Amino acid sequence: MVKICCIGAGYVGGPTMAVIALKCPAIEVAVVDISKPRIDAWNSDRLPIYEPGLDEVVKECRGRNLFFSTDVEKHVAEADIIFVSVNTPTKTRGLGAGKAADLTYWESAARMIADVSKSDKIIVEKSTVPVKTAEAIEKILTHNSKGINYQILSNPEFLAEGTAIEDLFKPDRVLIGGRETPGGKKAVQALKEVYAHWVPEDRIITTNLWSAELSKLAANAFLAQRISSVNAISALCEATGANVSEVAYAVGKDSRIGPRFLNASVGFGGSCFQKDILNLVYICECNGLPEVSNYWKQVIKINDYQKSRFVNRVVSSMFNTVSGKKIAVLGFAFKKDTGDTRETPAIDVCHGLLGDKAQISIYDPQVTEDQIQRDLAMSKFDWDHPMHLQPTSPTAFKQVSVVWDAYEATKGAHGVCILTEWDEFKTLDYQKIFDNMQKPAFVFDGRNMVDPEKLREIGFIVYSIGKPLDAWLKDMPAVV
Ligand SMILES: NC(=O)c1ccc[n+]([C@@H]2O[C@H](COP(=O)([O-])OP(=O)(O)OC[C@H]3O[C@@H](n4cnc5c(N)ncnc54)[C@H](O)[C@@H]3O)[C@@H](O)[C@H]2O)c1
Ligand SMILES: O=c1ccn([C@@H]2O[C@H](COP(=O)(O)OP(=O)(O)O[C@H]3O[C@H](CO)[C@@H](O)[C@H](O)[C@H]3O)[C@@H](O)[C@H]2O)c(=O)[nH]1
Repeated sequence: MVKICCIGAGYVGGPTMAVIALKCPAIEVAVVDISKPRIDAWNSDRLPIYEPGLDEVVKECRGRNLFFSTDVEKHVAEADIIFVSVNTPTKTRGLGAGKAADLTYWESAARMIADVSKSDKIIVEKSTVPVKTAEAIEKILTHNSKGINYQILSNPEFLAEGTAIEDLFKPDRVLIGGRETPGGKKAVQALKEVYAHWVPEDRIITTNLWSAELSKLAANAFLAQRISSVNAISALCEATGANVSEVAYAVGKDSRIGPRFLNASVGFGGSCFQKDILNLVYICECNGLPEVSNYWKQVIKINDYQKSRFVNRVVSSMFNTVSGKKIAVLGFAFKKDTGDTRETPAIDVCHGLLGDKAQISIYDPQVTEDQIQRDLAMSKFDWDHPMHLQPTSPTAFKQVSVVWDAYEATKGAHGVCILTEWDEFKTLDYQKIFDNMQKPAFVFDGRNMVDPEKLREIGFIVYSIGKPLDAWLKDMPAVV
């Protein structure tokens, strides 16, 4: 029986391995992690991550050919194929701080593999890593090899949160990069055979190692660039009276452009886009390509601009101050159908509002109060370290309350900010919300979720990203 072990039981390791176990009943899959609470949760009825369809997949295979364990060394030693899906945060100190990937966790996983291995292994990079990481890993392993043969493959993951199971069941492509040596080719074939259990062969792409590593960074940069492009246009729409939804629809009808990933928003979030672009920027700088690195940096600058533009709209609309005013925040996760808050634009928006002394009441159907308080207290990039190594937050923000109902959050509020596109926000009783708010009552829709005309009929002053502005908003000082 082929044995697979995955180091890292997070948003990637957990779902990807569960799907491999489901689709390949003859393969034994062990998912290991240094975090005991995480492994305990994977072994419980309340999984550590919320992802539609995940519970069913885990329930079907857990205990059959899918195991979650903290006994990292045992499972690594026994495995034929080892996926490494550990954190690759942005460095916060030293060379490349604020841009380069911190490979501490990857390196310690590689050293541990070298220490405990007694048989040949295929090592698979599942984490997103800088180009040429495989070369560094090879060096660590071969210097400690004890005659063991290691083949390193790059097999980046393209799943998106909220649709992870769907994406894993029907991936647009599976990418496998390997050495062009006989040993490398054999390893690529072995991994290809795993995916071939359910992925059509023409969707399994094989490349050299560096192309696979770079393709992951490039794909995320292209996706994020589309969002920053439409968000940049949204600012111009507000200035001119054009409507960003109409513009995006017209632009996306061009089959060379396509309709997806053109939703203007308060900004993109999530654990990947910013981190991976910063990583790309750093690699370009290191390779003497400042023009290329500046090009990609701009994608992040526009994203930051979009978030601060949103906060400025809120504050300037409400007589240039939100001091002491209750602002309801609907949605804190970085997108719908996930409880993940890593790099969510809600953090920046809340910081902006708190800076202007607002009282914030937050409702999100999947995010706990503890998580929100931790997120607001955490320094930039600290979130991307294993949970037990993150600093504990000293004190909670007293100006922030977290409630379990949108009506409670909006009661007595001056304004409502919609920051995540949860479906339930479309069908709220906005008349009831209006009746219970201070007047004038404002809605700032960061996800273009609500029909602004219907809300205006109720009496709200409405701001929707990139849509024609209310007379009220036009009269307020310019927002930059
Ligand atoms: N989240 C996504 O949607 C996504 C998608 C594609 C790629 N990625 C990439 O995949 C990697 C993992 O991302 P994630 O979202 O799963 O992160 P995560 O924080 O959810 O999970 C990483 C896990 O690795 C564990 N870990 C760290 N060092 C370890 C070690 N030495 N031994 C054992 N366990 C260790 C941590 O405890 C943690 O549980 C990152 O490189 C990320 O960029 C993420
Ligand atoms: O038109 C759009 C599409 C997305 N977003 C925002 O962009 C962010 C990222 O969304 P999405 O890409 O759907 O989720 P992620 O889970 O971050 O997935 C991205 O990052 C993963 C980690 O690398 C990759 O594997 C995926 O392919 C890539 O889509 C979220 O805040 C979305 O709200 C928009 O604002 N407008």
